[in-house]
Amino acid sequence: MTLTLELPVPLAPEPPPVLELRGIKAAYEQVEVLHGVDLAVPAGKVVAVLGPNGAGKTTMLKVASGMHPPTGGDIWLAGRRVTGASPVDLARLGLCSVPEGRGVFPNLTVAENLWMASYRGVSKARIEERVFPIFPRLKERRRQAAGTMSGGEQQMLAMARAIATDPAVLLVDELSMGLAPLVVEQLFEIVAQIADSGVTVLLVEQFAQTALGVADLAAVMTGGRITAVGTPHEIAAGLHSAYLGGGGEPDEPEESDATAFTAILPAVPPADSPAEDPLVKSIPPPPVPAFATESDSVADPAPTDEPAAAPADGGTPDTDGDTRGEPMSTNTAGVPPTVPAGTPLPVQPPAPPMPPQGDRTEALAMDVGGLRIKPPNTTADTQLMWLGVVLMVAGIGTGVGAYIMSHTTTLYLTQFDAIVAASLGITISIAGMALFIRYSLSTFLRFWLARLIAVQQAAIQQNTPPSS
Ligand SMILES: Nc1ncnc2c1ncn2[C@@H]1O[C@H](COP(=O)(O)OP(=O)(O)OP(=O)(O)O)[C@@H](O)[C@H]1O
Repeated sequence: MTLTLELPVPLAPEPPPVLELRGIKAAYEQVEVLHGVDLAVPAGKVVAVLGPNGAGKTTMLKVASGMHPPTGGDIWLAGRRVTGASPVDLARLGLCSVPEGRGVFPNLTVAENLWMASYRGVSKARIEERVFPIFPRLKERRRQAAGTMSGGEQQMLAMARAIATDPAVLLVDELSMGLAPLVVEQLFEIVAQIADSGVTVLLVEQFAQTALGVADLAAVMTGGRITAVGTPHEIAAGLHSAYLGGGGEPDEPEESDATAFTAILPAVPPADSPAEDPLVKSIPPPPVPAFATESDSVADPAPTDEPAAAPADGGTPDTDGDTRGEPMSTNTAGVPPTVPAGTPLPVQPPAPPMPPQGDRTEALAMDVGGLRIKPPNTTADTQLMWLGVVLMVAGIGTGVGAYIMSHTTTLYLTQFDAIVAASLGITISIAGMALFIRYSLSTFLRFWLARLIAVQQAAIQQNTPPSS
């Protein structure tokens, strides 16, 4: 007889935090906007910070990425205290960010934007090798000026540039900004893919639905503080409870930081609902909608028949035992109830329609001293540069050929013919050289100018004096 021992299944230990914010305070001018933010981001996890407009999410990321000086508290990265380190130093330590508003260089091509990351010591070939399998769309468009791409493609480029150098930690600010729900869903799928490759991701979002779908952990930020931390289930349920009153009558909203926003959720079926319930099976879990300010929901009361963005449980398949992408359960913990039941759902603002390609190029044109400067047609630039090389080679070949023939086969080429052929060769090669210099120089200058601007911007941000 065999005796089988039932050993207790050990709980998977939570990985240590790779990024930690401890009591972070920050201010603009004399106004403090972060009042002691504590947040631990465990290695290899996706942490979503949700919150209303003006809660301080972007400022928190700016502080974490070295772009805004904290006035108090400490930042720890992989066990090292990095408070006050510059964005470039943090990037060298493996922390990169995708800033709000994308920050791509509109006049540079996709490839040139990616190569901007090469000054961190990674070769261009390595960057493309890493980025293009994740973003095949960017490979197709590598010679297109970034400013002529769609908003979603520009956001992809910003993300691609951030992961180009194999970061350990990626900070992502408002991925959904100004984008259609379907595009947002695709971008979050890419975030999940990046996370699956081992990168730790801290993302801030105003729109909760898709962010919670890819997150392992979530936090709510209101009024410059982290007010709730938990699994996506718990946070969604907290928000849900805020909307439904948490199983009882909602308390009278207090004049607190938490009342600065209204967290609005439709009913979310609990994760432990009986699976055999045909209704549970037939009704897909509704999406978790966005945060909105009171004024937002008043200003935009229309019920939506917009295409729904990714469902809350539409994240990556849960193969690693984490909570990413699992359906949300109900729970009354979390955010205090502040929203009157029946408040209409907010609608994610529709993405502005993209102008056709020609209009986008026109939109990028600048008036400089009455001169209209359009972004370069990079494909034509490259073709003309190579034409210059071909002409140079052909011209030199003609000249050298004429010289050789005039000295070896006087039968075929008279001295006069040789002089004519050599002159023609020299003229062709000079024209080729001019073309080459003109078009390679413009590409070279555009690229280095943009790089200079990027480095200067980082230096300016770093040198901004603390506001306290
Ligand atoms: N450059 C700045 N100068 C002065 N005040 C600023 C600046 N940037 C942000 N603030 C203020 O700091 C507070 C927090 O702003 P922040 O952008 O961090 O919030 P957020 O949660 O990211 O909001 P949103 O979701 O709208 O981007 C706001 O009150 C904002 O007005």
